[in-house]
Amino acid sequence: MIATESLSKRFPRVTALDRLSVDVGPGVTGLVGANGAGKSTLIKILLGLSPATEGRAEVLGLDVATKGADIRERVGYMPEHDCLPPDVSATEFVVHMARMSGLPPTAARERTADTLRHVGLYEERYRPIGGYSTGMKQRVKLAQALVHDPQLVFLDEPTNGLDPVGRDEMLGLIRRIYTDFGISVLVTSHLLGELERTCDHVVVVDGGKLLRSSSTTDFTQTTTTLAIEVTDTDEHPDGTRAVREALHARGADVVDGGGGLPGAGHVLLLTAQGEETYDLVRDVVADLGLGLVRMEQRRHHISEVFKSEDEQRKEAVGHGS
Ligand SMILES: Nc1ncnc2c1ncn2[C@@H]1O[C@H](COP(=O)(O)OP(=O)(O)OP(=O)(O)O)[C@@H](O)[C@H]1O
Repeated sequence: MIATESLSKRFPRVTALDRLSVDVGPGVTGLVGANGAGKSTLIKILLGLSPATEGRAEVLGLDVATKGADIRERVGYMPEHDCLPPDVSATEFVVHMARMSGLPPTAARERTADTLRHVGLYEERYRPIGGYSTGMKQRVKLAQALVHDPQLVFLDEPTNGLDPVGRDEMLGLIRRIYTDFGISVLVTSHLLGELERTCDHVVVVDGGKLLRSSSTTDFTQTTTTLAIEVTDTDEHPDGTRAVREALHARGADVVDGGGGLPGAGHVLLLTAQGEETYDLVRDVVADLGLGLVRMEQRRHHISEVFKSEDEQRKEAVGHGS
C-alpha cells in the first residue's frame, strides 16, 4: 500500500523526516510518535502535497513525486486540525467534498447519506457544523475522507480532543473502515495504547527516524515475561531458589522478582522464548517435586517497548495479568 525509501524532509531549522524506509501493507496501520515526530509531514508527502528533500515514496504503486493527483483520487485524508466551515451542515459539506472528488450529483448525495450514517451522524446531518461537539466534528472529517470510496485513508490524530467514550467509539469506527469496507487505514496517534487495540501493524517514528515497524502481536508478544511462583518442601525449604538454580543450570535467563502478591511467596521472572520455556519450567518444577502456584504470562503493552528491561521487570512483579 505504502513504501518509502530513505525518505527525508528537511526544513531550514529541523529535519522532520530522516531517511525513513518503511513498507505498509493492507489493513489498519498505526503511525505513532510524539508531537513533532514527523507524522503529519509524512502524510503530506504521501499525498503528494509536499515534496520530499530526498528519497522516494509510493502509495498504491504510484510515485508521490509525479502522481499526487492520482493518489488523492484513490486516498482519503482526514486532517488533524479543525478545518470545517461552521455555517453549513454536515450533509452540505460532505456532498461538496464528494463532488470535488468527481462524483456526479446523485451519487454524491447517496454516498454522503450512507457515509454519514456509517459514522453515526445521520440524525444531526442537517444542522450547521458550528453547533457540533468535537466528537461530531471528527466524524464529519472522517466522513469526508471516506465519501469517495477510497482504497486507503490517512487519518491524522482522529482521537484528538475526544473524551474516553468518544475515543473508544472513534477507534471502533476506524477498525470497521477496514473490516466492513475493505478500506485500508493509516492512522496517526501520539498515544501508543490506543493503537495496540485498533491496529494490525504499528510503525513507530521518533525525531523523523524509524524506530520500529512490526505487527501488533509481535509488539506485544516478543517480550513476554513469565512470572513463576512455587511451593517449598522439606527437601527444598527455599523452593524458589531451587527452581532458579535448576533453570539457570539449563540455560534460562531467570531473575528473582522479589516479593510477589501480598501473602504470596517469591516470584521468579524469565523471558519466554516460546512454548519450550513453559515445558522447561513445568519439567524443572516437577523434577524438584515442588508445587507450581502460578506460571503466568504477562503480555506487554506497546508503551513498554520504550521502557528499560529493569522497569519492565519491576512492573511484572505483583500484577501478572
Ligand atoms: N512547514 C514547516 N516549516 C518548518 N518546520 C516544520 C514545518 N512543518 C513541520 N515542521 C517541523 O517538522 C517537525 C515534524 O512535524 P510534524 O507536524 O510532521 O510532526 P507530527 O509528528 O505530526 O506532530 P504533531 O502531532 O504535533 O503534528 C516538527 O519539528 C515541526 O516543527
